[in-house]
Amino acid sequence: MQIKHYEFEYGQYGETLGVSISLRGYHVLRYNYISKGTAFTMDERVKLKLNGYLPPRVKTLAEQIHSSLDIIDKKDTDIEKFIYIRSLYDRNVVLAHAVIASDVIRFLPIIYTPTVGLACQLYSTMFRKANGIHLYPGNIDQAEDILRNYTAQDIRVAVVTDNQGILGIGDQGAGGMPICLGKLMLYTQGAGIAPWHCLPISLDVGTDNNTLLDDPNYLGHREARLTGQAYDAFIDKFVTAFKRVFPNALCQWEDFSKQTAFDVRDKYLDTVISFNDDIQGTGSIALAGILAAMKVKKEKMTDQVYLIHGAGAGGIGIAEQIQTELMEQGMDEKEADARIFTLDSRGVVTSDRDLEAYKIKFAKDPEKLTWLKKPEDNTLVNVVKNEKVTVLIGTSGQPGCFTKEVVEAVGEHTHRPVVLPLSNPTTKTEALPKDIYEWTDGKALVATGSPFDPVEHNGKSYRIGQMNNAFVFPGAGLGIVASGATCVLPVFFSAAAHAVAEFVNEADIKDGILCPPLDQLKEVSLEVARRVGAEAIKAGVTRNDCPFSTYKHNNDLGRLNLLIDKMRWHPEYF
Ligand SMILES: NC(=O)c1ccc[n+]([C@@H]2O[C@H](COP(=O)([O-])OP(=O)(O)OC[C@H]3O[C@@H](n4cnc5c(N)ncnc54)[C@H](O)[C@@H]3O)[C@@H](O)[C@H]2O)c1
Ligand SMILES: O=C(O)C[C@H](O)C(=O)O
Ligand SMILES: [Mn+2]
Repeated sequence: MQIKHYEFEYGQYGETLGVSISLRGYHVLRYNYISKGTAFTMDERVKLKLNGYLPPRVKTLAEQIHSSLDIIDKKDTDIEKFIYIRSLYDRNVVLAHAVIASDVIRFLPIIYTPTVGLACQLYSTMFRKANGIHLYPGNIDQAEDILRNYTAQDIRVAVVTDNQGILGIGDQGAGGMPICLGKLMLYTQGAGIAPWHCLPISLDVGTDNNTLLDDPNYLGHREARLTGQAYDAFIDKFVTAFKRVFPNALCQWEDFSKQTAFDVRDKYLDTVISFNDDIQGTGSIALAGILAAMKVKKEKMTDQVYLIHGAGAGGIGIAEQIQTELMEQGMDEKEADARIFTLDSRGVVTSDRDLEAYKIKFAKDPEKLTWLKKPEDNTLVNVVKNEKVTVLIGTSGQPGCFTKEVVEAVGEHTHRPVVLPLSNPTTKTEALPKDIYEWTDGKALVATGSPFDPVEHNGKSYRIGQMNNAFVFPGAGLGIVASGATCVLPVFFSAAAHAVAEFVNEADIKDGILCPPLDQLKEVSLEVARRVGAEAIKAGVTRNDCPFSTYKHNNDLGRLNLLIDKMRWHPEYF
């Protein structure tokens, strides 16, 4: 029995770059990457010596999906559904992914945001089976061996978290692992990167979350978080080991907190093939939505004034991406900066404060904010009113902070205010879409980070676009891996944004909807992969071939696209 890799030119089953696995008997059923459970045919049962280890009935994949859906229907809560799908994944990855693919719109909110947030919070009590790699101060010195010996997998993408900035719910100690698992499930659903090429990694450097430290069930490293040099040394050891073991794999930094996200990303840009999803993926999806909003408004991005509430990883990533686009559209850096306001818990970020490095770039000269006379003036609503904000973006994780007054104030400067409460999970959203519609009489252009039900307005139902980096990272990852990109360039995320924006169709533009529906995740990811791969080739940062395939692209775009197609795995039995 072999794990098949579907990317080769000469026959899907001819060649493998991974390790062939020869299992027989009961072990076959124990191995989730190859087990078909009751779908093993009689022939396979004979060949694999499974006789007697399965009940006599042979089911098709379609029948298995059907019975799994029946079971899921009977579960009362989303977290129970999450547990069922995860345990199905632990038994049979094809079936788990086929179930999800059977209804992506229904299952993404279960395997990903928002349910995954609860799964992080309940990680220690819910723990059933180990998945992925846990590095902590007690074992980081053996990181290289641990990575090497984990399994003989051909790893293409790792999602790595230090657990400090999980969604908008903060430090989750060892509990961030489900985020890595969820992101990787999207790599498979969207980009078709097969599960055995994916590696979730938790860097458990301790936690400052007292609830976890006091919890007798807590499974993580029960110490305060490493900081300063000790933290830096830990990350350094990880990066060194990762680079040695997986020199060609992509490392996606996920849910680091603002204190470390920028430094870690920048420090290792040239060491590992890496990007930070919260900074760059979020910047890209926000730009995609803004580009779509301009089509609705029939205005230019250079005509807008942007306010980003939450000057952290996501917020500054969005500011950077907007700035790049404004410059692309002809503004110089100063003009572009003048249109972008960033806010943190102390109000609009100004240069007279003692600022963290990542906030400096978008800090405003307080002299130019003539309305800001005393600290009490520095409120969200005052910035909106005085700076005539037209695009309001939320990445602060502060639920409800986009009040009626704030949203109405945006509406004073534009006939179609753009309001984007991007904080996740659902409990952290800055405003509910139905309220924003009501407050603006349906004029606002709304998209959210977490999924929301459609909103009824004037007898019509409007889908709420989910502006989540899920539309970006799977395709970007595939484009990077397939092109053999040796580094990740900012331009990849601009290209991805334009690709996503083009998927917002005319009917949606007419209805003021800013993101494609999630059931187009595969199509969007494919196009993102092609554009990102093309940018890598254009910039001359590829190895001229894909390190994961004997099929060459040799920097030829047609062949790159063919390679991308061939690399995409689909949850089917072979
Ligand atoms: N939709 C998406 O694709 C997406 C992507 C990334 C992050 N997010 C969401 O954005 C939120 C922030 O994530 P992050 O990774 O940027 O976190 P972060 O910790 O890096 O940044 C949060 C920022 O919010 C600011 N903040 C805190 N309280 C505030 C207040 N009362 N008023 C104004 N600002 C305040 C903080 O100063 C910080 O700068 C989370 O809820 C996360 O789920 C969404
Ligand atoms: O995980 C998500 O849903 C998006 C984003 O990466 C976040 O941290 O909120
Ligand atoms: Mn994230």
